[in-house]
Amino acid sequence: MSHTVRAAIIGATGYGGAEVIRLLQAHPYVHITSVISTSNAGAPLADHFPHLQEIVVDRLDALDVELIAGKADVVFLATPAGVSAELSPKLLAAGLKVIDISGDLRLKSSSEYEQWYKKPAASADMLERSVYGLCEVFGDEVKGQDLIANPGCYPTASLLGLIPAVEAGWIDPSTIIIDAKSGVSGAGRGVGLGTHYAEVNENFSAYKVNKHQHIPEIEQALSRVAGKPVVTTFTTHLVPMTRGIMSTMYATIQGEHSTQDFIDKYKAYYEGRKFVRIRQAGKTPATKEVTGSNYCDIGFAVDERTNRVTIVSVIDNVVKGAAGQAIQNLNLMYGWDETTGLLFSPVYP
Ligand SMILES: NC(=O)C1=CN([C@@H]2O[C@H](COP(=O)(O)OP(=O)(O)OC[C@H]3O[C@@H](n4cnc5c(N)ncnc54)[C@H](OP(=O)(O)O)[C@@H]3O)[C@@H](O)[C@H]2O)C=CC1
Ligand SMILES: CC(=O)N[C@@H](CCC(=O)OP(=O)(O)O)C(=O)O
Repeated sequence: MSHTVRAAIIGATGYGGAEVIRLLQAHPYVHITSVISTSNAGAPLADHFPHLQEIVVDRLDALDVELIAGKADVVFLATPAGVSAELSPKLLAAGLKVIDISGDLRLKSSSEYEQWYKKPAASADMLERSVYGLCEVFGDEVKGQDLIANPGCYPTASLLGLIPAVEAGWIDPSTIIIDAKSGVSGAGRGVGLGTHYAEVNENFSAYKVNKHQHIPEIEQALSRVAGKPVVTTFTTHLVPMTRGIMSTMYATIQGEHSTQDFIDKYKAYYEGRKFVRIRQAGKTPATKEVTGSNYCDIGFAVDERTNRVTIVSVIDNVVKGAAGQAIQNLNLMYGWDETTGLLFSPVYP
């Protein structure tokens, strides 16, 4: 089944938006009809991103809901937190489908959103209506929906690495520690002291310790699959590289399970899901092995001495952690094969 879907991208001058555009150019069923900027309408997109020279529309449109509704069927929101909460109801009312790459619609509890994001939450109706699009786990819920909350970058890497073991009861969820690292593009294109070259280069730092907005998102999904409330320790670090996330995760094993048992369990859980690749025993993945791709690669090492498992999960934050998974969700929404337009190898070295 195929037909052409018309797509608009809001936040087209940012990293997430630009990546949606780059990837959609190779999608057989999607036609980009509008690229939108609130600050640079009328300018060519190539002024911002010279690598995007040949897309069908090259001038940035203003953000006008009626104009978008006249041109598009689906809208990707690659906008800062707070924008989707206000804009999504208007886009939906105009008959558009929405895939929100920001964190506005991921948390079902508005008080949790306000606590962690320090902004007013979306309406209860929007939070109830949105579907959390972690494709390999909750993807069955996406088909036919019109409002998708695309998962965060760190939660994508962490949850894909943890959920099969939590769901099977193979690890004690109360013992999980997630040690995560991200490249600098995760912070977006805006300039700031935290992402200044001289601050980041040859440096390695933890940030938002115990305060990161992805903590409740990870806990919400883990609680759902565990069937009981789960809290977790999650620490983020900034690495002097452009793309990539690595979540290194530790947990106490329940029962007796070897490294090979974990490998077999995860291979079975993700059978038929092409974007999760499980490493063989003795190997853990590196970020460069997924750069530029929609893959999430996962490796395991059981430590019999401590009875803990170490799980290493890597993604490209801009692709599987944002634009790629957003397009995977688009594919699921429309009932297409989830790999449509996304089945390309990572860039290496
Ligand atoms: N970078 C990453 O790896 C990931 C990012 N995300 C999330 O995706 C979203 C986009 O991130 P990213 O692309 O990195 O951020 P950027 O800062 O690179 O881009 C955000 C874009 O949003 C647009 N924008 C700003 N204010 C508004 C507004 N009020 N209304 C509409 N558009 C606005 C800006 O464009 P203009 O001023 O031209 O309108 C800007 O280009 C964020 O919510 C982020 O947290 C999620 C997963 C991974
Ligand atoms: C390196 C870096 O700064 N990364 C960002 C990722 C933000 C993000 O993706 O935000 P939402 O998922 O909440 O939209 C951070 O840690 O906040």
